[in-house]
Amino acid sequence: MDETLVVASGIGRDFPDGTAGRTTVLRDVDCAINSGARIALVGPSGSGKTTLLHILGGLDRPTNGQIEWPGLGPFEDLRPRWIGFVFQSPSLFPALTAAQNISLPMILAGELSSADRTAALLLDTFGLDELADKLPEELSGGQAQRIAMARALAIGPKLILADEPTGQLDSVTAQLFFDTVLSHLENTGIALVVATHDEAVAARMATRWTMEHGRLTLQSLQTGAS
Ligand SMILES: Nc1ncnc2c1ncn2[C@@H]1O[C@H](COP(=O)(O)OP(=O)(O)OP(=O)(O)O)[C@@H](O)[C@H]1O
Repeated sequence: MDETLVVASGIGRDFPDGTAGRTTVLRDVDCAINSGARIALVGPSGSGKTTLLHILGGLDRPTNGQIEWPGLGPFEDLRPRWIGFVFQSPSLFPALTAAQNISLPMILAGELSSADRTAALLLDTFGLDELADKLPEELSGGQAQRIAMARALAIGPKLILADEPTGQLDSVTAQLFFDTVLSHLENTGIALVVATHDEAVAARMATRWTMEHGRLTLQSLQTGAS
């Protein structure tokens, strides 16, 4: 049965606007993420997608409204144990190799014995074995994005929040990579929310969330979608 992982009610977020006022970025957003959900978060640049992902992942707090993680336990355990986050900008640790970057969340969680094996398996799954010993500075932007996705998957989280994870890949590589991610997640119950400008990626998801000027509309595209 589906488990509710995250519930957001009436979420608002505003920021200082550099003068005396504030800019409203999210307005009265209601949403929930269930286990196994496949959600595309789409909308124009600057509409608030990254801001929402950060709040859903506990990286930022809303100015108004409530957010809870009923299926993910205490706030302190959210990341990296239960939520894997793939950031829009490169976020690999520069002094660690690609394989070590993937292993790191598992090592932090005390899962030392399986960390190296899991990293090797994920590199193999994504056809990135030859990058194992490379440092982030030796990777292309698209290679770094795929390593960052492997890192988010490594620990077996319940939810992955990915911010434009294929933004630096050509469209063919993006499709192949995304298909591999989806088949890796099949039957795991892991929920996936992807903010994307890539319509082909968005079309593979069961649910579409559209953000416009900080307001979110939800649309189920397949029967039984979360
Ligand atoms: N910390 C901040 N301080 C001030 N303004 C911010 C802050 N973070 C985001 N914003 C503003 O919030 C708005 C929404 O930004 P956000 O990054 O969430 O959009 P987005 O939909 O993810 O855009 P893109 O598709 O280009 O990544 C933008 O106008 C941005 O300048």
